[in-house]
Amino acid sequence: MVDIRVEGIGHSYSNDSDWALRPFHFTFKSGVKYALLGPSGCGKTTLLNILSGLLSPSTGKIFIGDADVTHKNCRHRNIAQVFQFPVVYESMTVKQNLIFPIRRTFRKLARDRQRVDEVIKVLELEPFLNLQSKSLSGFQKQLVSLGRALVRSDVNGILLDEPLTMVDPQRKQDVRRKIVASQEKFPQTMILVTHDQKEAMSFADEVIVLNQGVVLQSGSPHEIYNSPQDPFVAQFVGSPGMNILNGDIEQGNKVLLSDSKDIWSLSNSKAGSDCYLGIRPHHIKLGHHPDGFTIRNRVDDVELGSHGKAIRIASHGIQLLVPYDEPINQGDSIDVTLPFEKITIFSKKVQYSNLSALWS
Ligand SMILES: Nc1ncnc2c1ncn2[C@@H]1O[C@H](COP(=O)(O)OP(=O)(O)OP(=O)(O)O)[C@@H](O)[C@H]1O
Repeated sequence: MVDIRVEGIGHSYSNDSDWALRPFHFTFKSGVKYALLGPSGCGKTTLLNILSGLLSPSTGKIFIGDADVTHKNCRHRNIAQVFQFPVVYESMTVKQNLIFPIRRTFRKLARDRQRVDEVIKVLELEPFLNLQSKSLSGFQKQLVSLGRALVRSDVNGILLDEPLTMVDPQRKQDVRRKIVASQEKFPQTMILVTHDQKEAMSFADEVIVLNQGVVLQSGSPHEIYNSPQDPFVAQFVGSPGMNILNGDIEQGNKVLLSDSKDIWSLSNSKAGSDCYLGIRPHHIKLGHHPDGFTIRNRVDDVELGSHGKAIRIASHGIQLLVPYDEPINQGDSIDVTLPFEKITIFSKKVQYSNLSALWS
């Protein structure tokens, strides 16, 4: 197994000033699970198609191991792809579908037969083996598609293009679990495309966040969540995402929240003028506390979420999470405190992960 390396890869469907994917460098390490995460139109599929050879990049090079494959087509890259819509031969049985990708060697090599058996086991396909594929449900067909990619021991990577889109919501977790289990069994490089941050964070060893054709950050789910390098990443990841407030850091190290009279003091700021202040909803405390900024304002909206009550206050549209039984209703006036140590400042030049050391 080898790494897949992109050097200055970028793509424009029309001209160079209109990048669908801005040039970037990256190495997909062998045997690692990646997620390409971003909103619709950010360039995920463009990148995936460049990797698979379906699309020729406007600029840059792709290497599989030491081989430059930039101008090689799909067949010469040995990369398997699982699409949104399952690709199976409907007239064949499940077993015939699984054997098909290795049909030339299957009868000859015991190890290929063994691999097919292992794929069947890890994807729990035994009950369906002799069924015609056209009689399968959508999620079963998608498992067969995945199985067809996994049976080949020689692939350099498996690209998964939003494979759960057509799967029933109640089955998604099951399919995701089987994808992860199959990667543990056959440690191949997997690259999952998704716009669902929960899916990316629960699947990947490394998440690559894109927006408007730009790769903004890559890192472990823990790094992406806890040390976002960009306000978009901070806001896109999390449920709800990080609150991002407009601010200015002025001479004299004052932080001014835009459109308000709130002025907060910094003891040692090196940031430029414009900045964003970020804070995760679950870090905001109810009531007044001396270790942070307290804002008093009206509750704009209350929504029950999976982790508690999500409260939005009118001031700056700040969202916070409180326990379900907290007696707060729309229209109430409440104090909320943003603890200094939990605030991240994003500036154009400098990013502070924690303000407590800077606060006077
Ligand atoms: N064949 C094409 N011709 C022209 N523009 C295209 C083409 N395919 C994609 N684009 C544009 O390139 C940009 C990136 O598209 P891409 O499909 O890679 O994004 P994506 O993140 O995969 O989005 P989605 O999640 O909606 O599939 C978008 O602005 C899109 O409109």
